[in-house]
Amino acid sequence: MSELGSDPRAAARAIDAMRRGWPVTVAGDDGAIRLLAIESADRDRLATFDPDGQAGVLLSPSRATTLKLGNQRAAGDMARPVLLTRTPWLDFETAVALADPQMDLATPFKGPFPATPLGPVTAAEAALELARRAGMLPAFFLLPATDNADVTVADVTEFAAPANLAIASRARLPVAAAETAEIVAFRTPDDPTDHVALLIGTPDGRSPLVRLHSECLTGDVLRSLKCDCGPQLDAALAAIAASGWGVLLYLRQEGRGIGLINKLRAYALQDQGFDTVDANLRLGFAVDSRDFGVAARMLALLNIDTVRLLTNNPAKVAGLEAAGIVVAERVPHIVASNPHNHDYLATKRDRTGHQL
Ligand SMILES: Nc1nc2c(ncn2[C@@H]2O[C@H](COP(=O)(O)OP(=O)(O)OP(=O)(O)O)[C@@H](O)[C@H]2O)c(=O)[nH]1
Ligand SMILES: [Zn+2]
Repeated sequence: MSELGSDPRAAARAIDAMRRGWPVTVAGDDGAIRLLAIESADRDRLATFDPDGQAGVLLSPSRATTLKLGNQRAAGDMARPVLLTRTPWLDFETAVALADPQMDLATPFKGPFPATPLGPVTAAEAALELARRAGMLPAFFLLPATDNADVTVADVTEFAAPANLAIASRARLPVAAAETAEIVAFRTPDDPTDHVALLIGTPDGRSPLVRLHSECLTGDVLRSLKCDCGPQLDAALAAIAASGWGVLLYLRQEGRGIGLINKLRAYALQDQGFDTVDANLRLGFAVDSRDFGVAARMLALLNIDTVRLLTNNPAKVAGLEAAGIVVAERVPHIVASNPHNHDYLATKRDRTGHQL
């Protein structure tokens, strides 16, 4: 632990361990738990982790609700993770089916799966946050901890904290929309995810036109028609160039913060008929896991305190303002739809508050 009381590098190590299928011990003020991520486990790893067959299964709040297991929590606890008791029929394959919604419609519901009180709630929540950061399904085998913690709740909270973000490099980058653009890259010591800003035009005393663009590999690079990210990226660069002065922040928040693999899992659920909101919830995530504090910090490092924001999403305006940036104006950012993203855009309008 550092003198600040937290060590974000411990969170980075825990994320790495989870992806490799190694157990992790998480400690909070309310106790400690030992966890094995279901996604990266197999029968042998489970047997080593839990030789006596005692480990419960930890599910996120939204996954538990999807599986109709939320009613086992006390009233008012709907936002809490759920710990299922290990039963003889809760074997490795069943745990995988509890964790992964892909087969929900194909496999009949087994059970019963009685829940048991979850003592270290903050430690469990930190573990679920680490799974999201690892780009994995938020579900674990869980045992009481008997060893020292690998990571604490404070370590997880501090991981990739915007306050630790700094400019790492900058260079001229002529792009199709603006031949005199400049690129600025940012990073924190603990998180390998680098964010970038593209500065276009010359500061002229007016508030810059700013776009917060969340990474979408399928839309930005492969030009997927399932979303509006590709056309929005092009339109933002063109609008900023036309305005004379502005910044595009390219935020590495793929899939609204759940990562590429989980977003593609959500797409597979959308192939089964679920919309973008329900797909995220079935996977066990929030509808939107993004934190726009990182964007506010990037703007502050660029000496920008007031912006005109290109967006249809009021949550982006609120997120920036909560982090100390003045949004002088929201500039709508509507692009043409196509038959493949028509329903997606309707869901954004009807369920996530986008002003479309
Ligand atoms: N989880 C998930 N993420 C998606 C899906 N479709 C697009 N995304 C991601 O959503 C992000 C873009 O966010 P949107 O909700 O489309 O738009 P927004 O940024 O909130 O709002 P605007 O500023 O108005 O464009 C990108 O990170 C995409 O990768 C999906 O079906 N599921
Ligand atoms: Zn997209």
